[in-house]
Amino acid sequence: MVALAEYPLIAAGKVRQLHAVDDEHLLLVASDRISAYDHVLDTPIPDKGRVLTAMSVFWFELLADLVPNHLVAADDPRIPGEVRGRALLVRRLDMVPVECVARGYLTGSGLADYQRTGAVCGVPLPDGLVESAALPEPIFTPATKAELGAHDENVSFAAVAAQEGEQRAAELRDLTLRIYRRAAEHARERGVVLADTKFEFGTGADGSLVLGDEVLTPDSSRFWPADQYRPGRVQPSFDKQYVRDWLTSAESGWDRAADVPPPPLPEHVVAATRDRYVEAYERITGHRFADWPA
Ligand SMILES: Nc1ncnc(-c2cnn(Cc3cccc(F)c3)c2)c1Cl
Repeated sequence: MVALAEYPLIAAGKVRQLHAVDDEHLLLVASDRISAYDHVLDTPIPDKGRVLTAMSVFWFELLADLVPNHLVAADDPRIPGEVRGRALLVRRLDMVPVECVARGYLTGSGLADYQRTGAVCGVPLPDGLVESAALPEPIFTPATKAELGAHDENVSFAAVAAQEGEQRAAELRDLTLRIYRRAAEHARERGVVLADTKFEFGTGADGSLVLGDEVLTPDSSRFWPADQYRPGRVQPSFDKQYVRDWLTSAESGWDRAADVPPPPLPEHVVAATRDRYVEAYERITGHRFADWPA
């Protein structure tokens, strides 16, 4: 068993890293760090990395009939012990440089674009839609990846077609929407609204699309508790609401507008947040988190 340090770091996100294992394989590592209000918090959430890794594995397997994926193993001698359960051994792909976002509800940057232009990524929407409104049908709202810390930029389908070709752009859109619909239906039956999600695809040796990265986790998607869903307001986040509420409470003493780092989280917020990640996993998968890694 090698140490993680022996696998060169080739990419780093706010809460995850990508290491090279060999010519054909990478190691996707999820940390226990949590991001809120565009800050990575000092206080880790125990098991967050393991829960989100287990969730990706569940979705890859559930969706395998719809789309091939890059997962090689979640438990393998090449995975260092220190990251076992929160790291995936994946096949190295030639990534398509498009953030493939599907939205079933209008919020965040999609709502902002709609309020400004009546459309999202050039897709016209009906008048009168409010915060968190369910869309008449899910839409493909691609984006270009921004540098670490900046927000992705929403782009039109035409821009993706200009960059990737018409046929590949249509394939990205159709696949993104099919996967989103299947996952959103599965989650909704289990009390979770999957408001939107972001996929990254790559191509393997034969050039066909392969689902990469993490999939359908609360970090790549918006998870809302279905029983509290009410259009016309910002929905509570299934996993991050305790953190958001404490950070914006008087108790934290934090001034979000001051652009200073948030204070450490109190233990009760950490524990409640961990419980929310475990609950999301157990509801969606029907598996006990105690049984992970497989
Ligand atoms: N199978 C693959 N083959 C080639 N490249 C990638 C790849 C590159 N970048 N990303 C996004 C990312 C994932 C985690 C940590 C980061 F820092 C960045 C994923 C993958 Cl998943």
